[in-house]
Amino acid sequence: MPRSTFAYSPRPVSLTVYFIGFALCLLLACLTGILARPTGFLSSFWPANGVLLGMLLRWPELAQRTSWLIASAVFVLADLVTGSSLLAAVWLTAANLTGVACGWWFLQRLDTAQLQLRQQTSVLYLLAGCVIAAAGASLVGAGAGVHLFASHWLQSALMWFSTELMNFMLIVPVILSLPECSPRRWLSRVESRVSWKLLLPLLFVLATEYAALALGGPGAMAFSVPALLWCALSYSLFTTALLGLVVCTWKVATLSMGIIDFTPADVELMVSLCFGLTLLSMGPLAVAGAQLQRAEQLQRLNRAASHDSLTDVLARGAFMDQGQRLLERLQHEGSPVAVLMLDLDHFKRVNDSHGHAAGDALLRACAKTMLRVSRPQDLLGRIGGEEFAMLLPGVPAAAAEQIATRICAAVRSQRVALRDGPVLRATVSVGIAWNGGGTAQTLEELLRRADIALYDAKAAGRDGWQRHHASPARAALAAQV
Ligand SMILES: Nc1nc2c(ncn2[C@@H]2O[C@H](COP(=O)(O)OP(=O)(O)OP(=O)(O)O)[C@@H](O)[C@H]2O)c(=O)[nH]1
Repeated sequence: MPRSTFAYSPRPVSLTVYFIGFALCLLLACLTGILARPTGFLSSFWPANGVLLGMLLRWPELAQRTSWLIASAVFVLADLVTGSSLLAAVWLTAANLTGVACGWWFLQRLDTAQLQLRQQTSVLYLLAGCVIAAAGASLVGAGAGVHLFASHWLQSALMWFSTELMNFMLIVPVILSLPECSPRRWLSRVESRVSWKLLLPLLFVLATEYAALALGGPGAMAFSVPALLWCALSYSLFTTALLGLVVCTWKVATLSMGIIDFTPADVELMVSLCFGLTLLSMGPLAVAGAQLQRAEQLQRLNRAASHDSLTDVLARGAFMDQGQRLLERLQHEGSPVAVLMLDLDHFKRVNDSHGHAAGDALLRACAKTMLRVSRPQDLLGRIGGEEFAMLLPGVPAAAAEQIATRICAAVRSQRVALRDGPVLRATVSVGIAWNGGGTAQTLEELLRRADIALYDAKAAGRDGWQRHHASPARAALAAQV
């Protein structure tokens, strides 16, 4: 099955089913274009080329001979069944596929981030690819216009170029930005976010389109620009691209009803409209792409700030913040909680005998092991050099002891092979502080108790755990530490 360069791939299906789906999508796109075609002339809205180019870029493994053969057959068949002659069907298909091949040749060279429109220059590269695609289609297709529809070559070439450019620029981004999750998950995500506030940009688009229709005139084309930019700032890249497609198609549809005749008679108006809509679609796409890039950079920055760079578990500050918040929620619910202090045994010897880099490798491996044996809801942080802390929500005391036993066993059995030969082993000592949910304690207090228990575990010979039992004497000691 074709694999996507993007994170989301649909459930595995057989290759035949995949190609049938591919052919049906293309057929549907061809029929939409043919039905929108004015009698006796070419269609100004021809989505099939954009759909084909988008699919080949989105699922690169589709770009193989079988797909091109399927696409040729579907394009010719769609023309034939809707009344075109064989010559017209073959010529038009040759023009369409030449355009797609030219666009694919250029755009498939871009890296994934550019193709996903997540870079500042992505829209410009996309425009360049679509210009190349439209030029390829118009060079082959202009002759068809002359021969089949008796139009002038330059007029025909200009009409091919401008309509193809608009179609590619409107459709390819929708396919490239398709959500990287299953359609059902996407819908439920949208449903969970829907609110009146979020609907405002969409309502603004509707209002501006209504105003454009009511007032008309040359300026009406730009009425929806601020609304589409607001959408780009509020919605995902996919929703923005989809809205751009819908709004521009709507403009073509309303203008073709008596204002612009999509035939050689109105070639200048038509070319101007297509170029205008192409440029109109670029602004919101560029803004949505920049927003996405900024959000991803912020996410990376937040992660770098909250995670320890060596072990990739929570850094001390983030562990204290998140842990305290979690603890307050658990105490509010009256749930039990355990805090573990975990300290690697004789770690100094590792550094002294094998060097600091070997110590780092062992620290990384131990953190990974602790994460592996912990539960998804547990919080693990690196508190100091070779010292970690873990917060276990909702555990009875016995379960906390079992988890500590599991961690000790997992670290004990772990082996870290160094590049130059030696294999490192480690053991860990664990101190446990448990709170049954009856009394309020801060994370600082629980960590202090766990630290006292850790001290006991070290004194008891290491590679094991001890639990802190609160007693007046111990409480006084805890207060002093
Ligand atoms: N490689 C490496 N070593 C570190 C790092 N942070 C702290 N250490 C070392 O960890 C060692 C901790 O030593 P000690 O506090 O004496 O503890 P220990 O040798 O583990 O002995 P016990 O805790 O008593 O079992 C020191 O040698 C630190 O230099 C780090 O990020 N990387």
